[in-house]
Amino acid sequence: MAYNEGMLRDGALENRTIIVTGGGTGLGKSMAAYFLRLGANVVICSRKEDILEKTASELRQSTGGKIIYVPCDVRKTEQIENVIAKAVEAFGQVDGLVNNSAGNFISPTERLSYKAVDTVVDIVLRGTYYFTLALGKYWIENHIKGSVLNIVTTYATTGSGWVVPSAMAKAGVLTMTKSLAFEWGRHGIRLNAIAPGPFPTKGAWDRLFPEELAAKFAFENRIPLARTGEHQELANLAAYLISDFSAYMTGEVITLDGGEVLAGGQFNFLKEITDNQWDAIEEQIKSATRGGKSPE
Ligand SMILES: CCC/C=C/C(=O)SCCNC(=O)CCNC(=O)[C@H](O)C(C)(C)COP(=O)([O-])OP(=O)([O-])OC[C@H]1O[C@@H](n2cnc3c(N)ncnc32)[C@H](O)[C@@H]1OP(=O)([O-])[O-]
Ligand SMILES: NC(=O)C1=CN([C@@H]2O[C@H](COP(=O)(O)OP(=O)(O)OC[C@H]3O[C@@H](n4cnc5c(N)ncnc54)[C@H](OP(=O)(O)O)[C@@H]3O)[C@@H](O)[C@H]2O)C=CC1
Repeated sequence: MAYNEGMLRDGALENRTIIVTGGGTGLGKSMAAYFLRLGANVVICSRKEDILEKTASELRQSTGGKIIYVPCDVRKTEQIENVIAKAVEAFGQVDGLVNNSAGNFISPTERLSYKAVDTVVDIVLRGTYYFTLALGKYWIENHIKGSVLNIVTTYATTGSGWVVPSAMAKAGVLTMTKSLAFEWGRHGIRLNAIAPGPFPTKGAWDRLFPEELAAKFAFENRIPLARTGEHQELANLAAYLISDFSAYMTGEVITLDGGEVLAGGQFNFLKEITDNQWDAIEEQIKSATRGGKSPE
């Protein structure tokens, strides 16, 4: 199946060093794996050292690529600076950043404590602008044309109830992407984003689609293309956006969601109409409009 295959040519990311936050699990791990297969040096970071260590050794073995891990809470600037220093020490310089770390869970907003809101917003928004700012300063000072990829969500644009802290924070990340793309364009620094639809990961499924609700979500009914995403599909797009193949693209957000976000279309309720009902409806419309008369 083509959507399980790598898209870029071998060696497409050779001599590039890319930091992937939250690269120990889920989509971050899948992107890290593909970047390694394309020849990049990869640095993964997040809070849990045991998970990072396990992922790094698994990916080193499965891809033969060069990967290091550095524990880091993206809410702590000194830990971010340490990741960058370790990456430079290991690989000479840093060329790309994927802001992929996130915190999220579903909840009625009125049930959230102030701290619960802060926790999600701080990981997603503060973590992303801290990391981007630290690398931006380093890139500008060292005349490196860096590339940033921010993993947002479709509801960063539409908004969504029950994940309000995440929606607010991802919307901020999206605005930062566009704003800095313009401001740092003159330094050759690019920023783009991906808005994924549902891609099965343990992190997202445990917190957003718990068993009790899972049956109600029925992705095949909600998503026009009737399936969830394959990790390789997202990794393909991520590799393109972080690479020089997308050198003329900046400030862009690409939705990769099987059409899920289009559900708000005004006439999409017509999905429920059967062929027989359409026969009757067509007849009614034709008889009401026959002769091309305008409505009175
Ligand atoms: C497919 C769609 C799009 C997907 C998008 C994604 O992002 S998927 C990515 C998904 N992946 C991830 O999210 C991965 C990382 N996520 C995590 O590590 C945790 O889920 C975290 C975000 C809670 C942060 O953990 P932490 O150890 O830093 O924090 P902590 O445990 O100390 O809690 C802080 C505060 O939050 C409160 N609180 C917590 N849960 C609930 C709840 N269910 N209900 C209500 N409140 C809750 C808790 O009570 C506390 O407040 P209090 O009582 O002190 O006032
Ligand atoms: N899966 C999906 O369907 C969708 C996912 N997304 C986005 O994709 C990205 C990856 O999510 P996914 O792979 O599903 O979920 P995961 O839970 O697997 O990934 C989240 C990662 O963030 C890391 N993280 C959490 N808090 C911090 C912190 N304070 N500092 C550093 N790292 C942290 C976690 O590692 P650790 O706990 O070790 O810190 C973890 O590796 C997220 O940005 C998410 O919003 C968007 C839309 C849909």
